[in-house]
Amino acid sequence: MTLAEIKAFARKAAFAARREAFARGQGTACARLSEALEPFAGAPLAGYMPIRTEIDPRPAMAAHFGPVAVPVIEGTGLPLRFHRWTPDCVMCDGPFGAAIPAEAEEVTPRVLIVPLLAFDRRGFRLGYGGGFYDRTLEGLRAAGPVTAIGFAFAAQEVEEVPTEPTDAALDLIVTDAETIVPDPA
Ligand SMILES: Nc1nc2c(c(=O)[nH]1)N(C=O)[C@@H](CNc1ccc(C(=O)N[C@@H](CCC(=O)O)C(=O)O)cc1)CN2
Ligand SMILES: Nc1ncnc2c1ncn2[C@@H]1O[C@H](COP(=O)(O)OP(=O)(O)OP(=O)(O)O)[C@@H](O)[C@H]1O
Repeated sequence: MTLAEIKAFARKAAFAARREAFARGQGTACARLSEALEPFAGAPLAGYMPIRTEIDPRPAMAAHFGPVAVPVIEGTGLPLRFHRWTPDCVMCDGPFGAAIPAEAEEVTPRVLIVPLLAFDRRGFRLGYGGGFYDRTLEGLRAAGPVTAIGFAFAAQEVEEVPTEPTDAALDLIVTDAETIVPDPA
């Protein structure tokens, strides 16, 4: 199997695990996320509008003190941009089914809540396969410190996510069960 095939296979299993966890509900995950975001009060935050069976970070986004933004796809092979979001802002349809703010006010995030399909304790994640967050984190980290917080159901943990050199690692993972400080070793 090629790495692309291994990742595709892992995505299928991860979708199934996430679907089951989603049906059970997300418990106190968002309170734990808000706690993890406390040190970043005042800093620009990137969240996301949940699609499919992604865990919902919006309560923590709404509670954040400071500007909050959501990802906007510019094109295949390009990093994500982030546009200012508020709980009551007007949204419109973006590419790939995630809603984006109707008004485009660019924000450069210092901390990001990162959606994922699967994660491991090293801090690696599997996304939908666009490489969007990998490219985005690479670009942001080249410009200064950023903190990437993976947000997921505990059931999305795997022993080892299949990785390649361009995969950007997470700095913290928050689940409905615990907050994990990744151990890259
Ligand atoms: N909530 C949320 N918003 C997000 C992301 C995300 O992962 N979650 N993204 C993070 O990147 C970007 C959207 N990326 C996406 C990339 C692919 C697919 C998708 O459905 N892909 C199809 C295959 C498409 C194809 O290959 O033609 C699929 O998986 O079936 C969805 C979102 C920006 N916004
Ligand atoms: N920084 C980068 N520069 C060039 N190519 C990249 C970069 N990051 C990822 N890629 C390429 O993008 C493709 C998709 O990457 P990958 O399978 O890791 O996506 P993903 O992390 O699952 O998706 P996403 O980050 O959008 O949620 C791969 O072919 C990968 O090599």
